[in-house]
Amino acid sequence: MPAALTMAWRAAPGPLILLCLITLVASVIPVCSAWLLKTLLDRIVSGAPGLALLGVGLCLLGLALGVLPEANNYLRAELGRATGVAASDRLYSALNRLPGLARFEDPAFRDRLRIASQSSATTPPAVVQGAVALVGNVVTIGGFLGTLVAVSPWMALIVLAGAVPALLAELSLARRMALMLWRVGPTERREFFYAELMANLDAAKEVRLFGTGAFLRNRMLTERRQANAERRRLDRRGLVVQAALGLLNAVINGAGILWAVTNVRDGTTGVGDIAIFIAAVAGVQAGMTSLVNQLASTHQHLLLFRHFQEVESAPPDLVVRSRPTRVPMLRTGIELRDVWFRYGPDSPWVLRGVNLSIPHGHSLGLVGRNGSGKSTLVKLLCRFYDPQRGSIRWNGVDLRDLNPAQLRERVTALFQDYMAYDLSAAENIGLGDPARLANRRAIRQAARNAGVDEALDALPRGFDTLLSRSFLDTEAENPTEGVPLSGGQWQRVALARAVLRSDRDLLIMDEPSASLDPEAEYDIHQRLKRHRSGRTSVLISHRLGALRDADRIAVLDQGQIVELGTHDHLIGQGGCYAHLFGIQSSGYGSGRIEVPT
Ligand SMILES: Nc1ncnc2c1ncn2[C@@H]1O[C@H](COP(=O)(O)OP(=O)(O)OP(=O)(O)O)[C@@H](O)[C@H]1O
Repeated sequence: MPAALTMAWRAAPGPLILLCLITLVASVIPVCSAWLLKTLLDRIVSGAPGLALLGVGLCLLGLALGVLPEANNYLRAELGRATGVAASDRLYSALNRLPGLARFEDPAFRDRLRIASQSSATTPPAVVQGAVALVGNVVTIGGFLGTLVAVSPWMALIVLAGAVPALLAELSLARRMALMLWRVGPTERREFFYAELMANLDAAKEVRLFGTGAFLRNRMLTERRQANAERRRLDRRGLVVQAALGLLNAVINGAGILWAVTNVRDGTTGVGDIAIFIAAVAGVQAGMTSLVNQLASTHQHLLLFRHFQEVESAPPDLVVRSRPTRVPMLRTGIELRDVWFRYGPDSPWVLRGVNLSIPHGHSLGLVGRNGSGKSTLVKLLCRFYDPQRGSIRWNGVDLRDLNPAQLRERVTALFQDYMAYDLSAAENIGLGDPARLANRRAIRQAARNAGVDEALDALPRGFDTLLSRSFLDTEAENPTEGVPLSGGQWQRVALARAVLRSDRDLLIMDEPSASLDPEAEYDIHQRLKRHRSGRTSVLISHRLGALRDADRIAVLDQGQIVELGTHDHLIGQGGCYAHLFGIQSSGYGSGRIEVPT
C-alpha cells in the first residue's frame, strides 16, 4: 500500500489532496443530514420556529451529495491518468533494463507483465480511493454509531457484530478473485493469440487458403469458455455470500424497525428519534457494507499491484558485475572456449563445446543444417544469454565481465528474424542508431549501401512514407494509408538499419539475403563484401556461394564445430561443407563440384 500511495502522491499530489478532502466531506454529510432531519421533525411536531433554515440546510446537503460524487469521479480519473503515465514509465523502464532475453521467454513473467500493464494504471488510484474511502466510511459509521448508541446501545452492538462475517467473507472473495485472475492468465493469453491470428493481416493469407478460420475460432472460444467457467465459479460463490450477507442485514434492519415502531406506539420515543434511529441503522449498515467492499477491493488491487512490483523489481536475467570492465575496442579478436549452451535446464544442449576464434579484422562464415545452433551462437555473441559452461572472450576478457549495453554499442547485427516497424522508412533505418535518427544524410547513405534508396525515394512521401497499413499516414497533407514493402525490400531496409551503425567493431549478418532475388542477392553480397573487408564479421547463410570469400568458414553440426577452414580447404576435405556446396552448385547446373557420396 505505501508503494501505491507514494506513486499516486508523486504523480498527482493536487488531485490526491482534493480527492481526500471531498471523500471526507462526503462522509460526514449523511450524519449531518440525519441530525437535521431529526431536528426538523421534532420542531414540526412541537411547533418550534426555524423550519425554513433547517429545510435550506437539508437542501444544501442534498446538493453537495449530488455534486461531490461527480467531482470524485473526475479527480479519480485524473489521478488514474497521471499514475497511469508514471506506472507505464516505471514498468517499461524496468523492462528495458533487463539485459537479456530469458525473462521474455518465461510464460509466468509474461503473465505477470500482462496483469501489471493492465492494472498498473488503475491500481494506485483505486488504492488511494480505497484508503481515503475507508477513512470516510469510518467517519460515517462513527457518526451514525454514536447516534445509535444514544438511542439503543444493544442495537449498535448487533449492527456492528453483523459486519464481522461480511468483512471476512469479502476479504476471502477478494483473495480468490486475485488468484483466479492469475490462474486464467495463460488461458486468456491463448485466447488473445487465436483472436489476433484471425485479425492479423500477415496470417490472413494462410487462414483463408488453408481454411483455418473455423479451427482458430473454435480454439479461441474454447479458451474463452474455460476462462468464463473459472470466473463463473467465483461469481456464484460471490452470489451466495452476498445474498447471505444481504439477508443478515435485512433481518437486523427489520428487527430494529419493529423495535422502534413498538417504542413509538408505547410513546417512549419521539418522531425525530425514530427518524434518526432508522437513518442510523441504515447508515451504519450502508457504511459497513461500503467499508467491507472497499477493504475487499483495495485488498484485491493490492494483490494485483504486487505483479507490478514483481516485474519492476525482477532481478536482471544476466549477471551484470557491479563494476564491469569497460568494453575496449576489439583489437585481438573474439574467442569461444568450450562453449556449452541450452535455453533452459530441461532443454537439450544447443551448443556443445564450441571452440572458435574470430581474429580482429577477419570474416567468419557460419554454415550448418537447420537447427544446428548458428543463430543461437549469434545471440551469445551479443550476450543476450550467457553460456552455461565455457566462455566467450572479447580481447581475452570474458563477456560476463563486460557491461552488456556497452558491448552491444560495439556490435551491429542483422538478425534472421529482423523487425519491420510500423514507422516511416527513415525511422525504420534510423532506429539502427537512435543518435542518428534525425541524420538524413547518414540514413540515406545506409539505404544506398543496402541498395534500397531508390525504392524508398519512389514511395509517395519518399523516406517519410509510413511503411505500414496499420496506421494512417496522418502527417501527410492528404492523409493516405502507409505503404507496405515487399519481403526483399524489407530485408534491405533491415540491412540498412544494421549498416547505419556499421562503424562498430563486430558485424553480424544472419541470413542477410534470404528474401532477395538472385540479382539482388548478388548485389547485396558484393556490397557486403566491400563493407566487411577489414572488419571483424560473422556471416551466416544457407547460400554457400556468398560465404566463399570469408577468411574462414565454420560448419556447425548439432551444436559442434565439425569443420573449419577456407572454402578451398573445406572443398578439398570433401566433408559436410563440400557435400552441401556440391548439392547447391549442382542445382545450378555448374557440374564443376562433384557431390561426395
Ligand atoms: N528461444 C529459444 N528457446 C528454446 N529453444 C530454442 C530457442 N531458440 C532456438 N531454440 C532451439 O535451438 C536450436 C537451434 O536453433 P538456432 O535458431 O540456433 O538454429 P539455426 O542453426 O540458426 O537454424 P536455422 O538454419 O534454421 O536458422 C533449435 O533446436 C531450436 O529449437
